[in-house]
Amino acid sequence: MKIFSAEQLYEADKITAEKQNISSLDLMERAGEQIFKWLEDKMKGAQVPLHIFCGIGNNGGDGLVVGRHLINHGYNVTIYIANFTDKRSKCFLINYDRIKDVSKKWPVLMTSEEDFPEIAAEDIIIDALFGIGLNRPPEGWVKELIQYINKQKAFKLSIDIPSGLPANTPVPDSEAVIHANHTLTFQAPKLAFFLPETGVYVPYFEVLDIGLDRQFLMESKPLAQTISKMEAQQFYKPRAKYDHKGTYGHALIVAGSYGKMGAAILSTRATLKAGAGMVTVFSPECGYSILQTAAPEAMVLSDDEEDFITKIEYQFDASAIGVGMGIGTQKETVAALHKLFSEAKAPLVIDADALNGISEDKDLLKVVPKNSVLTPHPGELERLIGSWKNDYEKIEKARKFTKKHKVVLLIKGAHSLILFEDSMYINTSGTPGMATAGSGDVLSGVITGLLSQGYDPLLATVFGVYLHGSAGMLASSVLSYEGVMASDIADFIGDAYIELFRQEQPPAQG
Ligand SMILES: NC(=O)C1=CN([C@@H]2O[C@H](COP(=O)(O)OP(=O)(O)OC[C@H]3O[C@@H](n4cnc5c(N)ncnc54)[C@H](O)[C@@H]3O)[C@@H](O)[C@H]2O)[C@@H](O)CC1
Ligand SMILES: [K+]
Repeated sequence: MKIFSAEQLYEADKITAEKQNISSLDLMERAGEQIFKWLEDKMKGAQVPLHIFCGIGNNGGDGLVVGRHLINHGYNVTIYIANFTDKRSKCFLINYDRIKDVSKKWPVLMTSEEDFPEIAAEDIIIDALFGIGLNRPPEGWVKELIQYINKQKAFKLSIDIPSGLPANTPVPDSEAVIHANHTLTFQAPKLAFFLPETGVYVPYFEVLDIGLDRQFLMESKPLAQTISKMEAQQFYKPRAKYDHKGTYGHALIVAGSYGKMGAAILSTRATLKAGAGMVTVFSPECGYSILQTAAPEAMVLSDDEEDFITKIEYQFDASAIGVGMGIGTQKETVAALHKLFSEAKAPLVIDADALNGISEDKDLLKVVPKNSVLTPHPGELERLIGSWKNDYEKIEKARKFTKKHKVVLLIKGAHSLILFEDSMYINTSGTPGMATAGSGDVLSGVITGLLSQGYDPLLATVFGVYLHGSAGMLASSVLSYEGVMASDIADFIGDAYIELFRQEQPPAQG
């Protein structure tokens, strides 16, 4: 799914009105109706008190449309207008007036803290204070209203976006944002929903199609694109009957040091599980028996040095190389990486200590081959690009880095981000069960396994991250969030492939 900026959505709004020969008022009616239908479907006439808080822009206008439909259908509704200025939008005013047609109960005008209503824990709050038009921090009693709403135990449903949260720019005041339980957003998800600092305000959301112009949406370059099952299915390369193990390449994993052989085992097993034809793992001498025992499907090459890697030598044409998991940052190891990077002919996945090596040794960064995949977690990323003031600055700095060094950058997190040239992809699979040691080693293995099978570096990264997240979800559904270990994620990679094409079962009849 494409993610557009607030500016693009306003443009889409305008173009839709022109092309479909409708007014913005009609569009607002569509938007409000969609929200109403969603509520009607859940509430089925229940007389739970609904409190709709409207601002004076078009988000408030949406709130009024929803209110009108709810009143018309006999729901128990109170509408409040946060009357923080007289500059009300035209569509707001028309819909304000239309309330008269359905109710004698005029919306409550709020002008100060005195007007904040009592709200019971069982009630429902609908937040239509600010939408994507927020252009400054909420202040004074409006900020207090947001904080008052946040204090209530009632369920909070935000229209389009939690009020106080901008769609794709930093939060002006983190103490003045609605903590929504659920958000119904129009046409496309907003970038803020997926970033760690702002995603906390949007634990759950659904996208409602309000019929904005398809052509405009198809042809506009989005800020980012989300990756879910539908997209991932298209990435999958089917296998043919007469393929053999050579078809799927011979991957090299360079991993492990004394006390960290687990990282080598996990990444090696994940490379095999993702479908590499053959895997050779290169580790220090101390890893030899461990790897031969724990990963019998892999071949093992070892360094002369017992505890860490000093010289990476292999006599075969690797189809992909995954490097860095648990290797440490010994001087000799970093020197070995230098040689590996300078001579590698296969696409590389560079992870963990190899990334730390790059951060510490700028000469090493210079020899990172073009199109390599770098997979930092936030700490590793900071060492690579420096600190950032907010998630948007982080993305900008990361983008500069990818463009300068011509690499694919995968920023790991609850929603991992993949940056390459001017594009950004956001993964949607995964669970908190994956916040466990070694889960990144498995991910590097999956991407290496896909590269080995001929997926290009960007596709291998985007698809690999999705599969890894899906394996984590499947593992969590059986083992619980707490019970999942990284090796379980590796074990579920096969299931993640199957899940890609599993049809949802229709609900049982009767
Ligand atoms: N495609 C679209 O763009 C559509 C937009 N619609 C709705 O319209 C919304 C955008 O409407 P608007 O552009 O009118 O903006 P908003 O309704 O988001 O509200 C902003 C209004 O409040 C003022 N304001 C902004 N920040 C403020 C602050 N901190 N304190 C006090 N006042 C502040 C602004 O000047 C503006 O008048 C969307 O979020 C959505 O809910 C829908 O009606 C349908 C289609
Ligand atoms: K809102």
